[in-house]
Amino acid sequence: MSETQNIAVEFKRVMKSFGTKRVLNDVSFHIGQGQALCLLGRSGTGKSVTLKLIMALMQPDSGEVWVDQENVVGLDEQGLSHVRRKMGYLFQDAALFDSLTLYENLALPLHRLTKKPKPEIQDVVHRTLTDVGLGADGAKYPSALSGGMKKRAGLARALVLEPKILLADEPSSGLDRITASEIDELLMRCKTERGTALIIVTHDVHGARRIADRVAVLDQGNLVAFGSVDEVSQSENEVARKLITE
Ligand SMILES: Nc1ncnc2c1ncn2[C@@H]1O[C@H](COP(=O)(O)OP(=O)(O)OP(=O)(O)O)[C@@H](O)[C@H]1O
Repeated sequence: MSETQNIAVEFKRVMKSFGTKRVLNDVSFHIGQGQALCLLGRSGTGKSVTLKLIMALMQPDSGEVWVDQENVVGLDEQGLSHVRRKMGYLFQDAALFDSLTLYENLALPLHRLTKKPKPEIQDVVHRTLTDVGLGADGAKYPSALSGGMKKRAGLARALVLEPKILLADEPSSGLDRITASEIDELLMRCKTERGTALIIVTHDVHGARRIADRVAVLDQGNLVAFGSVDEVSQSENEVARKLITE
């Protein structure tokens, strides 16, 4: 397989502004299937916008955004829903329905978006909950879960449709170091056991150093460093170097 066939997400010369404020300036990078990319940068440097462009929740002003061999820029609704099915999204707040149990929260997208029969859905939900350590908690409502359990539940929700690409916005924010490490472990298992590509926005440098195959550092709209943790640690760019070695 050529390198191109293995690319999970690629930005080609992406520009994005809001009014007169340029948020992404000629940004290009790519990440392969089964690899983890951590997006680092100070607040307001375009990390969440990058995730939204990958999900095609917004469009760039120019440039291309490739997801699993498809340029999502300018796709029609049918094309977009096809390409979005390849992606799971771990929201900061887990995005669970409070009125549904954990089990029901996970079963819902399977009922809506697949033709799987009920017994298979039960199996998939149970397996996914077990994978994140919540196998015994399916009957609980989100309000009964701790912060760490909610994050794991959000991860299970993002994984239940078996996405090729998982996007995560600050998966360990608000968690203590030990619980944050547990989430990091789960993310790494997604990558190694499921071959999922991970794109993670994070301020947690400690976690990024463990998980990332590639690190991208955004600063004032520019991609100022891209490479392995070691490469970025030796970057000529001071902001990037400081961020990764802090
Ligand atoms: N829909 C929008 N309309 C106008 N401006 C926006 C919009 N979305 C983002 N921005 C602006 O784009 C810039 C980058 O925002 P983004 O949310 O990507 O930052 P971030 O790097 O994720 O920051 P943080 O680490 O604080 O979450 C900010 O100045 C923000 O105000």
